[in-house]
Amino acid sequence: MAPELAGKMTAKAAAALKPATRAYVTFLAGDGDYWKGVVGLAKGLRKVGSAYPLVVAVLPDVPESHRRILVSQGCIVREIEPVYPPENQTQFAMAYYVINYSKLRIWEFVEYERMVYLDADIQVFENIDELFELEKGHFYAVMDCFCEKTWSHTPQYKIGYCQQCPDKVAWPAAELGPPPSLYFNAGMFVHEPSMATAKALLDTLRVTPPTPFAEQDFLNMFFREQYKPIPLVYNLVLAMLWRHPENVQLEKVKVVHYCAAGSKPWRYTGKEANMDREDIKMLVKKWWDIYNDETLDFKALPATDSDEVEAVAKKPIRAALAEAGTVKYVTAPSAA
Ligand SMILES: O=c1ccn([C@@H]2O[C@H](COP(=O)(O)OP(=O)(O)O)[C@@H](O)[C@H]2O)c(=O)[nH]1
Ligand SMILES: OC[C@H]1O[C@H](O[C@@H]2[C@@H](O)[C@H](O)[C@@H](O)[C@H](O)[C@@H]2O)[C@H](O)[C@@H](O)[C@H]1O
Ligand SMILES: [Mn+2]
Repeated sequence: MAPELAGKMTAKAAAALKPATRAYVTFLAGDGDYWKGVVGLAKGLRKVGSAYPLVVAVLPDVPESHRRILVSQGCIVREIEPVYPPENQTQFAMAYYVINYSKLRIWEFVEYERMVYLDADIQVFENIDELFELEKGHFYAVMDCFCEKTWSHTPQYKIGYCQQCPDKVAWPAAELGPPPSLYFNAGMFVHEPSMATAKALLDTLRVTPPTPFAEQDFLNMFFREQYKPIPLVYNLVLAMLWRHPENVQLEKVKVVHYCAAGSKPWRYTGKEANMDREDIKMLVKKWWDIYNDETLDFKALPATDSDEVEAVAKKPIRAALAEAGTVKYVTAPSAA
């Protein structure tokens, strides 16, 4: 910080200007309603007193009006170039999953030494800043579940095997070879941005045939050796509530992932399978309580020297937009 400025700014304003080396990051694509998920996430992180900002990696097709809403909620908006998988005939589990490969761009956010990625359909109900202190050199994420119909294309689904209960149906190694490696849900993970890793990811993607769970399958393959499971309190995939209730202590859950069909709070009707459960209704209400809480709206710091605060606060956006170069508009199937 410029020495001549030091005497003028409040400690809080000075703290806000220290170079950000850690941040939460989410991903926003399209001109649909996922921006509401990002606003909810930004307010949830604020409510639990997170020490780090929320960066939003936006595809070029995210409208200016949505970007402004995110900036008004204190988000750092970074435009990214889309990432497309190789030409393929793959039947993705959900048609719109093809856009999720662009998540890989967050490895290029090298102004941060560590980031926690959170899908926009995630809400943080307790502070999880401790994740930034985990030992480096590993890929941390929560194990997924194979029991939902979205997995019906896999051998494990066909025999009723799930890593969440490996003893319930033994894996028939004699017929099918070794059991699947531990597999994580890619809606939440701790990662270390690096241009070398970003290049390795994109170079590998170019020669990797896409699969039904798109970038989630790809990340599981790429980080198979470094993957370290962390407790499901950090990413409750909702299906666990009806597939493996014995593994869930809801009162201890810190992060809820609204990924089950029909569970996106901003679209919730309660009509889809399992959506009339009392625990689902309670979790959807908890999300709306934060989204509607005006006391959680972002309040800009009282700028003692607006030029300086403005210059530093906007720097990542200007730098990113400058390096984003020409803006290419992409069309992608709409989300679920
Ligand atoms: O139209 C879309 C679809 C997806 N996403 C982003 O991609 C993530 C992954 O998609 P989604 O959460 O719907 O997948 P799920 O976890 O439900 O399988 C979302 O959370 C958003 O961050 C988005 O921004 N717009
Ligand atoms: O593009 C693939 C997506 O795959 C994952 O979602 C799936 C997966 O978790 C399945 O196991 C569930 O059955 C399903 O409901 C859920 O939507 C990630 O949450 C998402 O971020 C993204 O990577
Ligand atoms: Mn999700």
